[in-house]
Amino acid sequence: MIVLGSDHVGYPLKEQMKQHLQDKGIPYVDLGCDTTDRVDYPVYAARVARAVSQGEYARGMLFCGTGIGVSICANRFQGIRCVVCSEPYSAKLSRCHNDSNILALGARVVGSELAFMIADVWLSTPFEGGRHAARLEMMDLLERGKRDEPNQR
Ligand SMILES: O=C(CO)[C@H](O)[C@H](O)[C@H](O)COP(=O)(O)O
Repeated sequence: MIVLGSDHVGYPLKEQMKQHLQDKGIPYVDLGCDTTDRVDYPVYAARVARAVSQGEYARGMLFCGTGIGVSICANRFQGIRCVVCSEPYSAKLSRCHNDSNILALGARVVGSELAFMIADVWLSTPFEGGRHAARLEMMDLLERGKRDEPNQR
């Protein structure tokens, strides 16, 4: 189950992505918005990021004009690794190396077919662990205020 959210600019692409996920048998929960009337993206990015941060869902997707605003907001939450992707390679490596848990897409940047391709790669790629896990731990320590700067291994 993945959790979805968008602002008004990302709403149409989110609706298309919902149909794509449904066609692939991937369950989702949509936390809004449900309109193309102007709203504020932090409201919806926070809903998704909080749900993932608190462990209610393992993965989320956010949509806005560029994907940047929602990702900046989402990454304010503990344990969130939200990435903005506009092609599949970065989406793949964000999973392999960074264990990204929220994918942000820009509706003014990518069309629906490319968005579907990015999402398919992102949803199907596992985290590699190993040395990459050690680097995530470095960042977790930073996030928890346990380090002023990471120590080189
Ligand atoms: O695209 C964005 C920049 O990150 C934002 O996430 C919003 O989608 C955009 O700022 C909304 O713009 P509007 O002029 O308020 O419609």
